[in-house]
Amino acid sequence: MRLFRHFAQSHPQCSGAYLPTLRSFHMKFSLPSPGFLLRSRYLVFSHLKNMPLLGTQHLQKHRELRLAHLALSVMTMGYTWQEGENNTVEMLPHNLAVPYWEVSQRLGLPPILTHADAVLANWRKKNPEGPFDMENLELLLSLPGGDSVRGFFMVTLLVELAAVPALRNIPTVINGVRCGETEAVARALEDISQSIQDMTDALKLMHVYVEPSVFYGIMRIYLSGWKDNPSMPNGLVYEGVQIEPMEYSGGSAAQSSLLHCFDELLGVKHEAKSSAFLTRMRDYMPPEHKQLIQDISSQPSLKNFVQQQDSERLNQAFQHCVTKLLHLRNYHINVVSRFITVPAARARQLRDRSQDSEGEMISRAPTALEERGTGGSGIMTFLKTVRDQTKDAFLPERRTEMNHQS
Ligand code: HEM
Repeated sequence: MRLFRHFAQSHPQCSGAYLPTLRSFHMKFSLPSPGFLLRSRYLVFSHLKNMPLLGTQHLQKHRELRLAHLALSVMTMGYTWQEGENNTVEMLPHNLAVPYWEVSQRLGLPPILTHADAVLANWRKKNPEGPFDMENLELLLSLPGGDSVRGFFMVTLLVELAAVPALRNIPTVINGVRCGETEAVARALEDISQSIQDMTDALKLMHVYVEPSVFYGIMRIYLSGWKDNPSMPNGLVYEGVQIEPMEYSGGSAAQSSLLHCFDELLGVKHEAKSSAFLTRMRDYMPPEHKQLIQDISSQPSLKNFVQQQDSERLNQAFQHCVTKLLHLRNYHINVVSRFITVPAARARQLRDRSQDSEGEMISRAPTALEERGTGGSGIMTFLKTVRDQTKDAFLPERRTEMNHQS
Protein backbone atom coordinates (compact mmCIF):
# COMPACT_ATOMS: atom_id res chain seq x y z
CA MET A 1 0.00 0.00 0.00
CA ARG A 2 1.62 3.21 -1.21
CA LEU A 3 0.13 5.18 1.58
CA PHE A 4 2.11 3.48 4.28
CA ARG A 5 5.15 2.41 2.34
CA HIS A 6 7.46 4.47 4.49
CA PHE A 7 6.11 2.87 7.59
CA ALA A 8 7.96 -0.20 6.48
CA GLN A 9 11.30 1.57 6.76
CA SER A 10 13.20 1.52 9.96
CA HIS A 11 16.15 3.83 10.35
CA PRO A 12 18.61 2.82 13.02
CA GLN A 13 21.02 5.76 12.68
CA CYS A 14 19.50 8.93 11.51
CA SER A 15 19.68 12.63 12.22
CA GLY A 16 16.13 13.70 11.35
CA ALA A 17 14.33 15.66 14.01
CA TYR A 18 11.95 12.87 14.93
CA LEU A 19 13.52 9.78 13.54
CA PRO A 20 15.67 8.58 16.43
CA THR A 21 12.47 7.43 18.03
CA LEU A 22 10.93 5.61 15.10
CA ARG A 23 12.09 2.17 16.02
CA SER A 24 11.32 2.41 19.73
CA PHE A 25 8.11 4.10 18.76
CA HIS A 26 7.11 1.04 16.75
CA MET A 27 7.77 -1.12 19.80
CA LYS A 28 6.25 1.13 22.43
CA PHE A 29 3.27 1.86 20.32
CA SER A 30 2.85 -1.82 19.29
CA LEU A 31 2.22 -0.82 15.70
CA PRO A 32 1.03 -3.63 13.44
CA SER A 33 3.69 -5.19 11.24
CA PRO A 34 4.57 -2.93 8.32
CA GLY A 35 3.88 -5.81 5.94
CA PHE A 36 0.17 -5.33 6.18
CA LEU A 37 0.51 -1.81 5.00
CA LEU A 38 1.57 -2.98 1.57
CA ARG A 39 -1.56 -4.96 0.84
CA SER A 40 -4.82 -3.98 -0.82
CA ARG A 41 -7.07 -1.05 -0.19
CA TYR A 42 -9.67 -3.29 1.39
CA LEU A 43 -7.10 -4.70 3.77
CA VAL A 44 -6.10 -1.24 4.92
CA PHE A 45 -9.66 -0.64 6.00
CA SER A 46 -10.02 -3.99 7.71
CA HIS A 47 -6.58 -3.81 9.35
CA LEU A 48 -7.12 -0.35 10.68
CA LYS A 49 -10.54 -1.38 11.90
CA ASN A 50 -9.19 -4.51 13.57
CA MET A 51 -5.94 -3.00 14.82
CA PRO A 52 -5.50 -3.39 18.58
CA LEU A 53 -6.15 -0.35 20.73
CA LEU A 54 -2.77 1.39 20.90
CA GLY A 55 -1.64 2.45 24.35
CA THR A 56 -0.04 5.90 24.46
CA GLN A 57 1.17 5.79 28.06
CA HIS A 58 4.70 4.75 27.06
CA LEU A 59 5.18 7.73 24.83
CA GLN A 60 6.97 10.25 27.01
CA LYS A 61 9.28 12.48 25.04
CA HIS A 62 8.06 15.32 22.86
CA ARG A 63 9.66 13.71 19.82
CA GLU A 64 7.89 10.42 20.43
CA LEU A 65 4.57 12.20 20.69
CA ARG A 66 5.20 14.20 17.52
CA LEU A 67 6.11 11.04 15.64
CA ALA A 68 3.01 9.29 16.97
CA HIS A 69 0.89 12.24 15.86
CA LEU A 70 2.43 12.12 12.40
CA ALA A 71 1.89 8.35 12.07
CA LEU A 72 -1.70 8.46 13.33
CA SER A 73 -2.41 11.44 11.06
CA VAL A 74 -1.15 9.58 8.00
CA MET A 75 -3.26 6.54 8.90
CA THR A 76 -6.30 8.73 9.47
CA MET A 77 -5.94 10.60 6.18
CA GLY A 78 -5.53 7.27 4.38
CA TYR A 79 -8.52 5.75 6.11
CA THR A 80 -10.70 8.77 5.40
CA TRP A 81 -9.81 9.55 1.80
CA GLN A 82 -8.75 6.21 0.34
CA GLU A 83 -11.99 5.84 -1.62
CA GLY A 84 -11.99 9.42 -2.93
CA GLU A 85 -14.52 12.13 -2.29
CA ASN A 86 -17.65 10.05 -2.85
CA ASN A 87 -17.34 7.20 -0.40
CA THR A 88 -16.08 9.06 2.60
CA VAL A 89 -16.33 7.55 6.04
CA GLU A 90 -18.37 9.04 8.83
CA MET A 91 -16.52 7.50 11.73
CA LEU A 92 -12.90 6.92 12.65
CA PRO A 93 -12.67 3.55 14.43
CA HIS A 94 -11.97 3.78 18.14
CA ASN A 95 -8.63 1.94 17.93
CA LEU A 96 -7.36 4.81 15.78
CA ALA A 97 -9.45 7.64 17.21
CA VAL A 98 -8.69 7.10 20.91
CA PRO A 99 -4.87 7.10 20.78
CA TYR A 100 -4.99 9.88 18.19
CA TRP A 101 -7.08 11.99 20.50
CA GLU A 102 -4.85 11.27 23.50
CA VAL A 103 -1.64 12.15 21.65
CA SER A 104 -3.26 15.27 20.19
CA GLN A 105 -4.40 16.44 23.62
CA ARG A 106 -0.93 16.00 25.06
CA LEU A 107 0.64 17.99 22.23
CA GLY A 108 -2.05 20.65 21.97
CA LEU A 109 -2.53 19.77 18.30
CA PRO A 110 -5.82 18.91 16.55
CA PRO A 111 -6.44 15.26 15.59
CA ILE A 112 -5.78 15.77 11.86
CA LEU A 113 -2.68 15.99 9.66
CA THR A 114 -1.19 19.47 10.12
CA HIS A 115 1.74 21.39 8.61
CA ALA A 116 3.58 20.66 11.87
CA ASP A 117 3.25 16.92 11.11
CA ALA A 118 3.66 16.58 7.37
CA VAL A 119 6.48 19.14 7.01
CA LEU A 120 8.08 20.02 10.33
CA ALA A 121 8.21 16.53 11.87
CA ASN A 122 8.54 14.44 8.73
CA TRP A 123 12.17 14.54 7.58
CA ARG A 124 15.53 12.99 8.08
CA LYS A 125 18.98 13.54 6.67
CA LYS A 126 20.25 10.51 4.74
CA ASN A 127 23.79 11.41 5.71
CA PRO A 128 23.67 12.95 9.20
CA GLU A 129 26.84 14.93 8.49
CA GLY A 130 25.62 16.08 5.08
CA PRO A 131 23.89 19.32 4.11
CA PHE A 132 20.29 20.27 4.62
CA ASP A 133 19.30 20.08 0.95
CA MET A 134 16.98 18.17 -1.39
CA GLU A 135 19.53 15.47 -2.18
CA ASN A 136 20.25 14.70 1.45
CA LEU A 137 16.70 14.87 2.81
CA GLU A 138 13.99 12.25 2.85
CA LEU A 139 10.53 11.83 4.30
CA LEU A 140 9.72 9.61 7.26
CA LEU A 141 6.16 8.91 6.15
CA SER A 142 4.56 9.52 2.80
CA LEU A 143 1.17 9.74 1.13
CA PRO A 144 0.13 8.65 -2.38
CA GLY A 145 1.83 10.70 -5.11
CA GLY A 146 5.38 9.29 -5.27
CA ASP A 147 8.23 11.75 -5.78
CA SER A 148 5.87 14.72 -5.89
CA VAL A 149 4.88 14.10 -2.27
CA ARG A 150 8.49 14.18 -1.24
CA GLY A 151 9.03 17.29 -3.36
CA PHE A 152 6.02 19.07 -1.89
CA PHE A 153 6.87 18.46 1.75
CA MET A 154 10.62 18.91 1.33
CA VAL A 155 10.43 22.16 -0.64
CA THR A 156 8.08 23.49 2.02
CA LEU A 157 10.62 22.43 4.63
CA LEU A 158 13.34 24.31 2.72
CA VAL A 159 11.13 27.41 2.76
CA GLU A 160 10.90 27.02 6.54
CA LEU A 161 14.65 26.61 6.75
CA ALA A 162 15.25 29.75 4.69
CA ALA A 163 13.17 31.66 7.26
CA VAL A 164 15.38 30.74 10.22
CA PRO A 165 17.58 33.88 9.98
CA ALA A 166 14.44 36.03 9.86
CA LEU A 167 13.01 34.39 12.96
CA ARG A 168 16.33 34.76 14.78
CA ASN A 169 16.36 38.48 14.03
CA ILE A 170 12.87 39.18 15.34
CA PRO A 171 14.02 39.42 19.01
CA THR A 172 16.77 41.84 17.89
CA VAL A 173 14.15 44.05 16.26
CA ILE A 174 11.91 43.93 19.33
CA ASN A 175 14.75 44.70 21.75
CA GLY A 176 16.05 47.44 19.46
CA VAL A 177 12.62 49.10 19.39
CA ARG A 178 12.38 48.91 23.17
CA CYS A 179 15.86 50.40 23.66
CA GLY A 180 15.68 52.91 20.81
CA GLU A 181 18.59 51.35 18.87
CA THR A 182 17.87 52.55 15.36
CA GLU A 183 20.90 51.01 13.67
CA ALA A 184 20.43 47.60 15.29
CA VAL A 185 16.80 47.50 14.19
CA ALA A 186 17.73 48.55 10.65
CA ARG A 187 20.41 45.84 10.42
CA ALA A 188 18.06 43.15 11.72
CA LEU A 189 15.35 44.22 9.25
CA GLU A 190 17.88 44.00 6.41
CA ASP A 191 18.64 40.42 7.42
CA ILE A 192 14.93 39.66 7.61
CA SER A 193 14.41 41.01 4.05
CA GLN A 194 17.18 38.78 2.76
CA SER A 195 15.69 35.79 4.53
CA ILE A 196 12.24 36.41 3.04
CA GLN A 197 13.86 36.66 -0.40
CA ASP A 198 15.52 33.29 0.27
CA MET A 199 12.10 31.85 1.14
CA THR A 200 10.76 32.97 -2.24
CA ASP A 201 13.78 31.41 -3.96
CA ALA A 202 13.21 28.14 -2.10
CA LEU A 203 9.52 28.19 -3.07
CA LYS A 204 10.60 28.28 -6.72
CA LEU A 205 11.84 24.70 -6.29
CA MET A 206 8.19 23.59 -6.14
CA HIS A 207 8.19 23.77 -9.94
CA VAL A 208 11.22 21.48 -10.12
CA TYR A 209 10.14 18.78 -7.68
CA VAL A 210 6.35 18.64 -7.87
CA GLU A 211 4.22 17.63 -10.84
CA PRO A 212 1.04 19.78 -10.88
CA SER A 213 -1.23 16.99 -12.19
CA VAL A 214 -0.02 14.61 -9.46
CA PHE A 215 -0.44 17.28 -6.80
CA TYR A 216 -3.91 18.19 -8.00
CA GLY A 217 -5.18 14.77 -9.03
CA ILE A 218 -3.71 12.48 -6.40
CA MET A 219 -2.14 14.20 -3.42
CA ARG A 220 -4.43 17.01 -2.53
CA ILE A 221 -7.35 14.99 -1.28
CA TYR A 222 -5.14 13.35 1.36
CA LEU A 223 -4.38 16.78 2.80
CA SER A 224 -8.07 17.73 3.01
CA GLY A 225 -10.04 18.08 6.17
CA TRP A 226 -13.60 17.69 7.35
CA LYS A 227 -14.55 21.28 7.93
CA ASP A 228 -16.12 23.42 5.21
CA ASN A 229 -15.73 20.42 2.91
CA PRO A 230 -18.88 19.42 0.99
CA SER A 231 -17.55 15.83 0.75
CA MET A 232 -17.84 15.47 4.51
CA PRO A 233 -20.52 18.00 5.42
CA ASN A 234 -21.07 16.51 8.87
CA GLY A 235 -17.44 16.22 9.91
CA LEU A 236 -16.07 13.01 11.40
CA VAL A 237 -17.02 11.02 14.49
CA TYR A 238 -13.97 10.04 16.53
CA GLU A 239 -15.37 6.79 17.95
CA GLY A 240 -14.76 6.37 21.66
CA VAL A 241 -13.92 10.06 22.05
CA GLN A 242 -17.19 11.88 21.43
CA ILE A 243 -20.58 10.88 20.01
CA GLU A 244 -21.01 14.08 17.97
CA PRO A 245 -18.92 14.53 14.83
CA MET A 246 -16.01 16.96 14.95
CA GLU A 247 -14.83 19.29 12.20
CA TYR A 248 -11.19 20.05 11.41
CA SER A 249 -9.54 21.84 8.51
CA GLY A 250 -6.99 20.01 6.39
CA GLY A 251 -3.26 20.60 6.29
CA SER A 252 -2.04 23.89 4.82
CA ALA A 253 1.09 26.00 5.04
CA ALA A 254 -1.27 28.70 6.32
CA GLN A 255 -0.60 26.75 9.54
CA SER A 256 3.09 27.64 9.39
CA SER A 257 3.93 30.30 11.96
CA LEU A 258 6.32 32.18 9.65
CA LEU A 259 4.08 34.61 7.81
CA HIS A 260 1.96 35.09 10.92
CA CYS A 261 5.14 36.25 12.71
CA PHE A 262 6.11 38.62 9.88
CA ASP A 263 2.60 40.06 9.70
CA GLU A 264 2.60 40.78 13.42
CA LEU A 265 6.08 42.26 13.34
CA LEU A 266 5.45 44.51 10.34
CA GLY A 267 1.92 45.43 11.38
CA VAL A 268 0.07 43.78 8.47
CA LYS A 269 -3.63 43.89 9.36
CA HIS A 270 -5.94 41.47 7.57
CA GLU A 271 -9.53 42.10 6.60
CA ALA A 272 -12.11 40.42 8.85
CA LYS A 273 -12.80 37.21 6.90
CA SER A 274 -9.18 36.41 6.03
CA SER A 275 -8.13 37.35 9.52
CA ALA A 276 -10.68 34.93 10.98
CA PHE A 277 -9.33 32.11 8.79
CA LEU A 278 -5.69 32.87 9.57
CA THR A 279 -6.40 33.19 13.29
CA ARG A 280 -8.17 29.83 13.21
CA MET A 281 -5.12 28.32 11.51
CA ARG A 282 -3.10 29.19 14.64
CA ASP A 283 -5.05 26.49 16.47
CA TYR A 284 -3.39 23.99 14.13
CA MET A 285 0.12 24.99 15.22
CA PRO A 286 2.12 23.63 18.14
CA PRO A 287 1.10 25.82 21.12
CA GLU A 288 4.61 27.29 21.43
CA HIS A 289 4.42 28.56 17.83
CA LYS A 290 1.06 30.14 18.50
CA GLN A 291 2.47 31.72 21.64
CA LEU A 292 5.42 33.17 19.73
CA ILE A 293 3.04 34.93 17.31
CA GLN A 294 1.04 36.20 20.26
CA ASP A 295 4.17 37.50 21.97
CA ILE A 296 5.30 39.35 18.84
CA SER A 297 1.86 40.91 18.46
CA SER A 298 1.92 42.29 22.00
CA GLN A 299 5.17 44.26 21.52
CA PRO A 300 5.34 48.03 20.89
CA SER A 301 4.64 48.86 17.23
CA LEU A 302 7.69 48.61 14.96
CA LYS A 303 6.02 50.76 12.34
CA ASN A 304 5.41 53.59 14.82
CA PHE A 305 9.04 53.36 15.89
CA VAL A 306 10.26 53.59 12.29
CA GLN A 307 8.06 56.61 11.67
CA GLN A 308 9.31 58.36 14.80
CA GLN A 309 13.00 57.94 13.92
CA ASP A 310 14.64 60.18 11.41
CA SER A 311 16.62 57.41 9.73
CA GLU A 312 16.64 56.84 6.00
CA ARG A 313 18.34 53.47 6.46
CA LEU A 314 15.67 52.32 8.91
CA ASN A 315 12.88 53.56 6.66
CA GLN A 316 14.30 51.69 3.71
CA ALA A 317 14.92 48.52 5.67
CA PHE A 318 11.31 48.47 6.84
CA GLN A 319 9.96 49.15 3.34
CA HIS A 320 12.20 46.41 1.94
CA CYS A 321 10.78 43.87 4.38
CA VAL A 322 7.23 44.69 3.34
CA THR A 323 8.25 44.59 -0.34
CA LYS A 324 9.83 41.14 0.07
CA LEU A 325 6.79 39.84 1.92
CA LEU A 326 4.58 41.18 -0.83
CA HIS A 327 6.75 39.48 -3.46
CA LEU A 328 6.60 36.21 -1.56
CA ARG A 329 2.81 36.38 -1.45
CA ASN A 330 2.67 37.28 -5.15
CA TYR A 331 4.92 34.38 -6.03
CA HIS A 332 2.84 32.05 -3.86
CA ILE A 333 -0.27 33.11 -5.80
CA ASN A 334 1.52 32.09 -9.04
CA VAL A 335 2.36 28.72 -7.52
CA VAL A 336 -1.24 28.19 -6.43
CA SER A 337 -2.42 29.13 -9.88
CA ARG A 338 -0.13 26.57 -11.51
CA PHE A 339 -0.88 23.79 -9.01
CA ILE A 340 -4.60 24.34 -8.45
CA THR A 341 -6.33 26.88 -10.70
CA VAL A 342 -4.92 25.62 -14.01
CA PRO A 343 -5.39 21.87 -13.30
CA ALA A 344 -8.89 22.61 -11.95
CA ALA A 345 -9.83 24.31 -15.22
CA ARG A 346 -8.42 21.39 -17.22
CA ALA A 347 -10.22 18.89 -15.01
CA ARG A 348 -13.51 20.61 -15.74
CA GLN A 349 -12.79 20.43 -19.49
CA LEU A 350 -11.64 16.83 -19.48
CA ARG A 351 -14.06 15.23 -17.10
CA ASP A 352 -16.44 13.89 -19.75
CA ARG A 353 -13.99 13.29 -22.56
CA SER A 354 -11.67 10.40 -23.31
CA GLN A 355 -8.33 11.32 -21.87
CA ASP A 356 -4.65 10.58 -21.80
CA SER A 357 -3.18 9.40 -18.53
CA GLU A 358 -2.39 12.89 -17.26
CA GLY A 359 -5.87 14.08 -18.15
CA GLU A 360 -7.32 11.07 -16.45
CA MET A 361 -5.39 11.81 -13.30
CA ILE A 362 -6.52 15.40 -12.92
CA SER A 363 -10.10 14.73 -13.99
CA ARG A 364 -10.39 12.23 -11.15
CA ALA A 365 -9.49 14.98 -8.67
CA PRO A 366 -12.15 15.77 -6.09
CA THR A 367 -14.60 18.35 -7.42
CA ALA A 368 -15.35 19.66 -3.92
CA LEU A 369 -11.82 21.03 -3.75
CA GLU A 370 -11.84 22.87 -7.07
CA GLU A 371 -12.55 26.24 -5.50
CA ARG A 372 -11.17 25.56 -2.07
CA GLY A 373 -7.81 25.14 -0.42
CA THR A 374 -7.13 22.08 1.70
CA GLY A 375 -7.43 24.42 4.67
CA GLY A 376 -10.97 25.07 3.42
CA SER A 377 -10.62 28.65 2.20
CA GLY A 378 -12.05 30.04 -1.06
CA ILE A 379 -8.61 30.18 -2.58
CA MET A 380 -7.88 33.08 -4.90
CA THR A 381 -10.13 35.67 -3.30
CA PHE A 382 -8.57 34.87 0.03
CA LEU A 383 -4.97 34.91 -1.18
CA LYS A 384 -5.38 38.14 -3.15
CA THR A 385 -7.08 39.88 -0.23
CA VAL A 386 -4.25 38.80 2.07
CA ARG A 387 -1.69 40.01 -0.50
CA ASP A 388 -3.46 43.36 -0.91
CA GLN A 389 -3.67 43.94 2.82
CA THR A 390 0.11 43.45 2.97
CA LYS A 391 0.50 46.63 0.86
CA ASP A 392 -1.19 48.63 3.61
CA ALA A 393 1.79 47.95 5.87
CA PHE A 394 4.02 50.22 3.75
CA LEU A 395 4.98 53.56 5.23
CA PRO A 396 2.78 56.25 3.68
CA GLU A 397 5.02 57.44 0.81
CA ARG A 398 5.54 53.91 -0.60
CA ARG A 399 1.87 53.05 -0.24
CA THR A 400 0.97 56.06 -2.40
CA GLU A 401 3.53 54.85 -4.97
CA MET A 402 2.06 51.32 -4.96
CA ASN A 403 -1.47 52.64 -5.36
CA HIS A 404 -0.37 54.69 -8.37
CA GLN A 405 1.21 51.59 -9.92
CA SER A 406 -1.84 49.33 -9.52
C1 HEM B 1 2.27 23.62 -4.44
C2 HEM B 1 2.51 24.41 -3.41
C3 HEM B 1 1.45 25.17 -2.67
C4 HEM B 1 0.12 25.28 -2.91
C5 HEM B 1 -0.68 24.64 -4.03
C6 HEM B 1 -0.43 26.12 -1.88
C7 HEM B 1 -1.77 26.43 -1.75
C8 HEM B 1 -2.31 27.25 -0.80
C9 HEM B 1 -3.71 27.54 -0.65
C10 HEM B 1 -4.80 26.95 -1.50
C11 HEM B 1 -3.85 28.38 0.37
C12 HEM B 1 -5.17 28.95 0.92
C13 HEM B 1 -5.41 28.45 2.32
C14 HEM B 1 -5.95 27.03 2.36
O1 HEM B 1 -7.14 26.84 2.25
O2 HEM B 1 -5.15 26.08 2.47
C15 HEM B 1 -2.54 28.66 0.88
C16 HEM B 1 -2.27 29.50 1.91
C17 HEM B 1 -1.03 29.75 2.37
N1 HEM B 1 0.14 29.15 1.95
FE1 HEM B 1 0.36 27.88 0.44
N2 HEM B 1 0.56 26.54 -1.06
C18 HEM B 1 1.73 25.97 -1.49
C19 HEM B 1 2.96 26.09 -0.91
C20 HEM B 1 3.23 26.89 0.14
C21 HEM B 1 4.50 27.00 0.78
C22 HEM B 1 5.76 26.23 0.41
C23 HEM B 1 4.37 27.93 1.75
C24 HEM B 1 5.44 28.41 2.69
C25 HEM B 1 5.68 27.87 3.84
C26 HEM B 1 3.01 28.39 1.75
C27 HEM B 1 2.48 29.30 2.62
C28 HEM B 1 1.14 29.66 2.68
C29 HEM B 1 0.63 30.65 3.60
C30 HEM B 1 1.44 31.44 4.62
C31 HEM B 1 -0.73 30.72 3.39
C32 HEM B 1 -1.73 31.66 4.10
C33 HEM B 1 -1.96 32.88 3.25
C34 HEM B 1 -0.91 33.95 3.46
O3 HEM B 1 -0.53 34.22 4.62
O4 HEM B 1 -0.47 34.56 2.45
N3 HEM B 1 2.35 27.73 0.77
N4 HEM B 1 -1.61 27.95 0.15
